[in-house]
Amino acid sequence: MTPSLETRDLTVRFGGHIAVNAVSCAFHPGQLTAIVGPNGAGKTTWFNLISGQIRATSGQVRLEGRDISSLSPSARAHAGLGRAFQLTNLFPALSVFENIRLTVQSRRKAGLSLFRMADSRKDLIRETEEILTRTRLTAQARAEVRTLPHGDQRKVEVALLLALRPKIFMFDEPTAGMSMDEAPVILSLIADIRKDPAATVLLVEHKMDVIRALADRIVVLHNGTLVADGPPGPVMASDVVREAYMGREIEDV
Ligand SMILES: Nc1ncnc2c1ncn2[C@@H]1O[C@H](COP(=O)(O)OP(=O)(O)OP(=O)(O)O)[C@@H](O)[C@H]1O
Repeated sequence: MTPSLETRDLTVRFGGHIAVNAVSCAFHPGQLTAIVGPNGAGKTTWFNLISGQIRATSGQVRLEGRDISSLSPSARAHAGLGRAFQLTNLFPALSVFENIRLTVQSRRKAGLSLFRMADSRKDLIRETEEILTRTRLTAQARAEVRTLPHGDQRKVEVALLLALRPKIFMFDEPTAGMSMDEAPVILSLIADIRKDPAATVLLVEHKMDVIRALADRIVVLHNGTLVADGPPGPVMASDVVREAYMGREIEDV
């Protein structure tokens, strides 16, 4: 089966430093992969290479078998690559409702669906309201995004991601900086997305309880190199992972 997303020998060099070193990894729909590794391992840089924020020195990013390495971040997003942080403060002076509505509208416009003709303002509003309900943002619908507390802004990011209906969902520490009250909402949304057999989910995460609750698979990066890849139990118990963390627990890193 063609992977939904694949990196092949993906490498980036900053001066003399190789931040991501020939990383080859394939992802499939219906699977949530946690990407772990000590600070500076290259996790965010790998994400940046996949979403197009930075260009690779060599290697490829492939989406459903197609090499997308030369596409801009927005072209990659239109092709189905959804990354939560890209959407932060997209329209900070507009309300939560308007942000979601505009994102739904832009997705519908970009699509060449026959149903497009049937799209109406009513459909847009219905879908926007569904997303508000799903992300528990109904009470904040009329608030300007820039006035929201951090936790609610993170929820808006997930809401905009849902509005784009991507094939690939990329989350980089989605609960970072969130309170104990706020984090479960985001985690249950990700758990929801994971249930969709068509969704491929990548999650950079340090927190072990989150990884245990959500991950089907763990990929470990260390010094820019992929050092382990497999089901959570065996990967977490492996010597290579223990060595990478030098005896520290992942959640402590
Ligand atoms: N634009 C850049 N220029 C130079 N070096 C960079 C750049 N971006 C990242 N690096 C370096 O690449 C390495 C990997 O960084 P990266 O942020 O990807 O690690 P990480 O695994 O996401 O770490 P953390 O868990 O702390 O977020 C680090 O040594 C970092 O200093």
